[in-house]
Amino acid sequence: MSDSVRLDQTDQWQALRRHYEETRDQQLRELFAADPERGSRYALEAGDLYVDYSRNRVTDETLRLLRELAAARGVTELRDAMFAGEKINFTENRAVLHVALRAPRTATIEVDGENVVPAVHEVLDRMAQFADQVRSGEWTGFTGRPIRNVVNIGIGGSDLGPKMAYEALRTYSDRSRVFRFVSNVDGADLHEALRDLDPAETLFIVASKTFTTVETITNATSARQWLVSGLGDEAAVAKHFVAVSTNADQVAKFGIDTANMFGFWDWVGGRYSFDSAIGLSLVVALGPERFREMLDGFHQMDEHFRTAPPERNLPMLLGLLGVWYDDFYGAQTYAVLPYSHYLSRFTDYLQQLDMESNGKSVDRQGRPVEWETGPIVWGTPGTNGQHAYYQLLHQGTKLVPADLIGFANPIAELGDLAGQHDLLMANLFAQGQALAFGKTAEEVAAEGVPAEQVPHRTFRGNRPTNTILATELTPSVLGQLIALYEHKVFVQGAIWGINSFDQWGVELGKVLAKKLEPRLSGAEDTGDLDGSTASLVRRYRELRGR
Ligand SMILES: O=P(O)(O)OC[C@H]1O[C@H](O)[C@H](O)[C@@H](O)[C@@H]1O
Repeated sequence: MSDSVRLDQTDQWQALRRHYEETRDQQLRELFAADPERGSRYALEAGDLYVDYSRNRVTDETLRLLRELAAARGVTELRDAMFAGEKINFTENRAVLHVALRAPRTATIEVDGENVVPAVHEVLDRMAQFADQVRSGEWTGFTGRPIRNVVNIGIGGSDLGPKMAYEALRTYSDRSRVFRFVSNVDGADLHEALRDLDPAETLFIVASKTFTTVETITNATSARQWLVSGLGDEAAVAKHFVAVSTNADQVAKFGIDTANMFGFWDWVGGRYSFDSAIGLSLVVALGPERFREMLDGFHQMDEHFRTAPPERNLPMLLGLLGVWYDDFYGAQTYAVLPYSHYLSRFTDYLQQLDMESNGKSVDRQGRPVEWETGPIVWGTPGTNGQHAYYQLLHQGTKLVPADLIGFANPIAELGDLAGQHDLLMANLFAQGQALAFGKTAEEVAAEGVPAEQVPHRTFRGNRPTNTILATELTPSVLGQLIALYEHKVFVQGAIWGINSFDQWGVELGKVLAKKLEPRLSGAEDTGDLDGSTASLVRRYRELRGR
């Protein structure tokens, strides 16, 4: 495989290093002055997304060298292997086929010689049928009342996707019903979700790929107790609990009839799963048609990623720009700043997508990497952050590349009262402008600012952003956006030579928590623990009066 040579020993990497040393101090102001067309030349369109990447510290030469690196690292070959159903998640011996979840009915995608597309559509059809039954009131609770509340119980990939997409698309949702998402093993989460609900009208969707995740099983157990005690009959479970999982045995063991189970497959990673049956709560909220529009949006971006040449390939471009800042400029983080309140959960979702995929420190050959891998992803919707942490973005010592995301049309059921949308978007454009071009000391002084204040009021600028624009936040556009980031993360993992598809790093804490639990209750001794943990556990017991 082309990544058997260490990344930092490739000619392309060395060439980029030299290029970085030569260009590191170049200024966006100068780049724009030298090329009046830059703003329109450095823009790409894919599907409904328009991306302006002109405010990056790159030239044609940088982009060419980055594309050469991608070619040398076999990014397109790995992409083709993914689309072909090869087991590129080699530590778990699994294919990586979330793209099959949104493939059209007529497509053929094989895993171990079997076309998986018919099974995908069979589940989608069952989900649609079930959602229609709930939405029409035909599916009733145990006492014959229609379902008014839907509570998704899941965590990680079985929670963040549906929760984010429900928030993003709530104007398309059935407003007569309540949708809640419970994830945390802290009982407060479930308590707050259920405290004002009537069990006779409440449906639980227990979503877990493995159906062994302790948080989810514990919350589902509590929810079942709440339901049975509310309705006074174990038999009520059948009408109020459905499951989404790859593990039918565990679902049956938990006591959910597998006739009420919606399946998916081991080739769907948790963080890539919300367009599988994990999106069942979303299908109930939006209706099957809207959900399919979202899948079509994903598919559009998949096709773009699969077929567009590297120089016009959006996920490739964003991935390469990320590598440029992460590995050469040493940026530790990047911010995703959606100027849409409906995208309030978007960054939470991206954190799992990106950080669980690329938070790795050995390459595919098991050798420690000598280069930076996945960045820290963070951010909140604009304009809120502007009044909180943007100070650091503008004048701090750290370089924080950012993606600004905005939409031409508001989705406001109330109408655009007071013209708020132009104000919102003016802020988005202004932030990109201020970050890129800053304000020089001369400009500050020319405004009559006293000399001693000038340094404090100067903005160095030269801080990179991408601006992502679309007409409106529709289900399809959301699908396109998510797929864009999925494939961007893929490109970066391929360049770094890591396995972006496993997540062994989450295991150790789970195992240790299981061992510690009996020690917290005092059932087991703390003698074998390290000094710090032992004293914390003893203090905890004291505080709890044990
Ligand atoms: O869907 P589940 O099997 O319950 O897993 C839920 C989540 O927990 C795990 O610890 C993984 O880190 C995630 O990738 C996964 O999405």
